[in-house]
Amino acid sequence: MTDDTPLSPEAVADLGPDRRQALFQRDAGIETVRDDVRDIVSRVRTEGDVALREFAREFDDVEVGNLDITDEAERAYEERVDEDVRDAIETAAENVREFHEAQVPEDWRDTFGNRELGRRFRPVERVGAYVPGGAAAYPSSALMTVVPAKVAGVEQVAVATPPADELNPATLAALHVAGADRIYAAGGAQGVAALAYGTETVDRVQLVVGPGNKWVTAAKAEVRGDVDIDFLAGPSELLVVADETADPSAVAADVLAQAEHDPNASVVVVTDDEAVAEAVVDEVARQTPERDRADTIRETLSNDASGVFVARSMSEAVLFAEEYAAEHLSIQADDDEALLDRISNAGSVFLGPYTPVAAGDYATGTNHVLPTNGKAKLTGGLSVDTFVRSTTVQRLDRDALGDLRDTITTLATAEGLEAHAASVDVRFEDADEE
Ligand SMILES: NC(=O)c1ccc[n+]([C@@H]2O[C@H](COP(=O)([O-])OP(=O)(O)OC[C@H]3O[C@@H](n4cnc5c(N)ncnc54)[C@H](O)[C@@H]3O)[C@@H](O)[C@H]2O)c1
Ligand SMILES: N[C@H](CO)Cc1c[nH]c[nH+]1
Ligand SMILES: [Zn+2]
Repeated sequence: MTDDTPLSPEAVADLGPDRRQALFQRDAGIETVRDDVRDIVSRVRTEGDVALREFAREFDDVEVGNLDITDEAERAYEERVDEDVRDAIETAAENVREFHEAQVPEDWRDTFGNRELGRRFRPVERVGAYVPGGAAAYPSSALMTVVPAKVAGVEQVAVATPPADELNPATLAALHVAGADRIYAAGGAQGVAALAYGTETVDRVQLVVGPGNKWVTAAKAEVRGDVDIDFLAGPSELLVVADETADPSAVAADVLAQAEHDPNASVVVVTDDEAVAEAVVDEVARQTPERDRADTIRETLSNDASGVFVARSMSEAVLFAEEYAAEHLSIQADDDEALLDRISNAGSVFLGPYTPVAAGDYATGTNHVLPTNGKAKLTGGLSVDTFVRSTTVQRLDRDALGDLRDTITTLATAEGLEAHAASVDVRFEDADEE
């Protein structure tokens, strides 16, 4: 949107090639902080807890007492949150648990001819979850990261979340409900680095997951290689694909909801109907001043990665969506299922006028930790799969190995790996000698 948006219909733009390219190459400011983040990560590696305390002072304006705040979660759940918040946390946790339990893979064995083959699944042992909490509090992300890990059977789930003089009670309560084993007051890039490399207080993990702002996301990119990560889940994104049946007021409300997360968020509407585009811009202008976080929303709407665009047809809108690969894709159109059939690249899809993105953010049970910056072309969001590894198993009897003998020894010989061939032949020496 242009500088004067979201206030004028002139904000509606064509999907020209330059604009399109800028949208496809969005990076949410992550590139601009890479050098700073490299320094932060390196200092945590060398200085441990001392660096965590210094960065808390510098970036969070907090003098951290205990870095390990695990004990505060149960107390927050029991004493610091109102009953309605506790109930909402429990309902959301239950829905997330139910959906993720349906994903738990079962070990299996089967016969393929006379070969017995199978797969077994075991959880990663030690996981670190980043739970954001800078510009807003994220109890929902506590549920979205820890619950699936626990459903997958992960034994140790450690959480890093920004320090504060008064830690957010809802986040702590959600961590208690989700079953986090350890909680550390360490935010941003330094929190990610602490999980990845360990400090005097923080135990190092094998896999770091979770969402966050540009510093958090750049840090995950930085530590990848030394520790596994889920994927880059940076500042929020929404793409709405709308036809003439879309309700501009609902579309605008969804746009503002994702825009309020972070000025580096991206919110895009593409429609083939100029009247809808103009009505969405009008609604954005009308609703923005009513929102508590209107300033952040305005910043997001003004960034190069946001806008309302008119496509020449719904086919063009679909092609755009496929290349854009949104974190959240909302389809507000008459034949939404047919449009969805033509799109593979999206983190999570919201269909129909009564499915706001906020429903998935909090409570449908799907996971809201989703790939951003076009990475939905490569991966889905957080799921039980993120936390389990598979092992294949095989058993052959003498007949089955006999059937494969020629294939194995011929390929082994072709590779020049004679000992491989011999390891098969040796098992038939008695028969060969007869
Ligand atoms: N993609 C997803 O799945 C997903 C899900 C939920 C939230 N999100 C995103 O998570 C983010 C949450 O952001 P947030 O800021 O509220 O919390 P956050 O926890 O991600 O970031 C806060 C931390 O940023 C660090 N920081 C702030 N200013 C800094 C600076 N100048 N230099 C270095 N570090 C600095 C501080 O250490 C602070 O603790 C938003 O961008 C939101 O859109 C994404
Ligand atoms: N929309 C965010 C993911 O981009 C998730 C979230 C948490 N709370 C509210 N929304
Ligand atoms: Zn959201």
